[in-house]
Amino acid sequence: MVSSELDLEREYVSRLYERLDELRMDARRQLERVHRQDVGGNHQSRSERDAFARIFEDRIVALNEVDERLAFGRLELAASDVPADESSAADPGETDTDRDVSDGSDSVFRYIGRIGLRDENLRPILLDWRVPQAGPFYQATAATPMGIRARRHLLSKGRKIVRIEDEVFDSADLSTEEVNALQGEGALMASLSTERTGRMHDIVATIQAEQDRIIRSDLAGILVVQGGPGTGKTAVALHRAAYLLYSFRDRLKSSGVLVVGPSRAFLQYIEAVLPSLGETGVVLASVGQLYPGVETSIEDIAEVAVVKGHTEMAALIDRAIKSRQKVPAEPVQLDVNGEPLTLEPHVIANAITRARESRKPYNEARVTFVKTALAELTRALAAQLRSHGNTVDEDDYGMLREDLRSAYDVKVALNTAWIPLSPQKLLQDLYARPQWLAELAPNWSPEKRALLRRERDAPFTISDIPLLDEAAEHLGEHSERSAAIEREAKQQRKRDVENAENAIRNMDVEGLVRAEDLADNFAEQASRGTTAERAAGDRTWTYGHIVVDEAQELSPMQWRLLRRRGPMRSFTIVGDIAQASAAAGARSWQEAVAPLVGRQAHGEGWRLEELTVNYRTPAQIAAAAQQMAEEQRLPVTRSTSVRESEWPIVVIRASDDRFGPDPTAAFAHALGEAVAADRMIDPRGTIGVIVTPDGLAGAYAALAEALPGEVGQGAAGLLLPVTVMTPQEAKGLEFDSVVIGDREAILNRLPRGAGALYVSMTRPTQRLTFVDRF
Ligand SMILES: Nc1ncnc2c1ncn2[C@@H]1O[C@H](COP(=O)(O)OP(=O)(O)OP(=O)(O)O)[C@@H](O)[C@H]1O
Repeated sequence: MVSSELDLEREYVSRLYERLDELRMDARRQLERVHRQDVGGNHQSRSERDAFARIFEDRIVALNEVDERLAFGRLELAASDVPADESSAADPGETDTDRDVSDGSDSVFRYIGRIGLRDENLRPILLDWRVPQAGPFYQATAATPMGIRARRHLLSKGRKIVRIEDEVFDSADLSTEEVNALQGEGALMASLSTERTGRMHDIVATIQAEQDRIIRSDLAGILVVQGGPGTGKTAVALHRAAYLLYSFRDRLKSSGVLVVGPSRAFLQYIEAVLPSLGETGVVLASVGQLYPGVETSIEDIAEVAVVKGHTEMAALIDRAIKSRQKVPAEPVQLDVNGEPLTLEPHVIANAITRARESRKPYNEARVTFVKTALAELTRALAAQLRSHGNTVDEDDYGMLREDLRSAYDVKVALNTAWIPLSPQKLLQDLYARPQWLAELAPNWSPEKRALLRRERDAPFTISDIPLLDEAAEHLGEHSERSAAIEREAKQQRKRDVENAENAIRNMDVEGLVRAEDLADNFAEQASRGTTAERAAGDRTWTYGHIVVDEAQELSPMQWRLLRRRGPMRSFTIVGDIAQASAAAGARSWQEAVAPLVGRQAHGEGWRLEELTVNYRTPAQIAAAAQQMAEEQRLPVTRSTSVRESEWPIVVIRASDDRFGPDPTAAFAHALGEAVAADRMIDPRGTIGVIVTPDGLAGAYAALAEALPGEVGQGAAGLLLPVTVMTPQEAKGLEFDSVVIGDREAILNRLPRGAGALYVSMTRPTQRLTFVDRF
């Protein structure tokens, strides 16, 4: 029975692949046809042709991406439960009254896959996992079957279905275990026990009900997802981005989606997930990349990060900028092309007041200041010339103003009164001039002020990024999207869509290509870049949705930056307050989201969801991490591990005689032994070696010597078998096995050390080894 069912599924799925191949061939044929077109020398026709070519190239890439596990599920429904007029369309928005696949009995079947497919008669043969009809595949439980008779998971290797797994929801008497059972347990366990590769994979075939509810939650508003380590927060956040892009394509295509992660290593770890779900237009950025033009991965020491992360920095920057507008204490003597002229302080004072009244950002208001001051000086110069017996009438004023504008003394005087500023210069001055900082922050202690002290040429750090952004907001000189630019962009878009509609008619490909997609390609052809490229390069870009991972690490100043990038307040914020290790990070979600929602309590300005099942860490390791956290009074969220591990936690002491008398060499030997022992157990698995920042270089040198070519450090090492990193860098990552070097130092010498150790202990999917110094 089972094997014939398996054969039937293989047959069905091979038909799906045939269809996929046909669509690929079609796209290739269309691409060739576009390339063959003789468009002559006309620039517009050439760019239209290239835009069409791009659409078909993208389609081919997208169809190639979904080859692995094209179809992974099947729902069985009673035919009588499927309304005759219900759409089972493979794409949202299309209304197709075709019925689902039927086997001649009173059941109908819906196949679920990574994309939607229709046969040549446009009947749906595979549903995209994101359409509403696919929802029960993830959400139906024995207790709430949602009209489903049975659910089948199709497990595959390459294109071949190797196993099927059925859950039947018809039976009336269910035990509590059955009611609470994990959805598609066999498929889930198979997925969880595969070796890790240094890259995160999609979980589309095995999303669990509590995760699915979050993925499909409304686009609008601020959704916070709290969950312990390994509960799938990152996976859920990325699948939610894919779901939103699919379900709200029109709204999000042109504004874009931003995904913010803690580090470059983390982005490298997750970067393949969205393309494998067919979504490429998302901007991925680490917190050090959020200010275009400055990219950094340098961390400040904890005390400095705390000061820079506090919102009082916003007020300080405001004061700093205002203080750069200075009325001279006394009259200034100017030389205007040989004519002496006195600049009275009140001229500058009036011009500053006028300019401030414009309420424009600093550099734009400066234009008003210069104009007003020059007008006043022109009148003064004219009066002086007249008093010397010269005839000066109104017609000469323009020339006098130009003389004044170009006079060196006038430039110096106006610049001294209101200097043009870039955000970078402002911050460098603030850090390099203690005297100025003391004037601006007289209430700060000298020790606190000293924390900001920096040489002018010191590189910017991650905590400087939101400060640069804050300064740019006040200064307003960087590619401000003025209303005129905004209007022009909208009109250009309208023209592009109209051109695209014409081009589609001319090419005779109506129904095959969407005008909006083609219009996007026109924009790219005109070097305006893809939405993602334009968004990433524009500080004033506002995104349609923002996903923030490891959000507990963000400082209030970083939240202020994100608030400016997402004025629509459509956010998915995922994290675990207990894992906070950044010194300036939050201690509660209420505190974290305050810069976005003010004092609104949850339920009003934002909604909170929790994830409770740990898919990564085996039960024994999770329990040890939990116990450590509780002893250290960390407010951890309890979660249930889905797996046990067959490996006990190992402790190696570097003080053992066998490692020799020198403590440094002994520690290096002990680390080497831990890694070697693990590789004996599983030579193909990944190992993360986690040590304090101080211990990083030593640990790397020792291991790289022992295992040449196999050991990497931080982000660069993720695709190698062994990676040495700090707890901060290990955030969000996972390894088959983890070796923690010197847990005492992590706990006691790092700021928020308990959080750092908790993060480190919850990275393994299989094994954990401690290498202690004593
Ligand atoms: N439904 C699922 N099916 C298969 N694998 C899953 C599922 N949910 C989570 N996982 C896997 O569990 C692991 C942990 O997921 P993820 O990294 O998203 O957790 P997290 O909550 O972000 O963890 P942390 O807070 O520790 O960084 C990943 O390997 C992920 O692929």
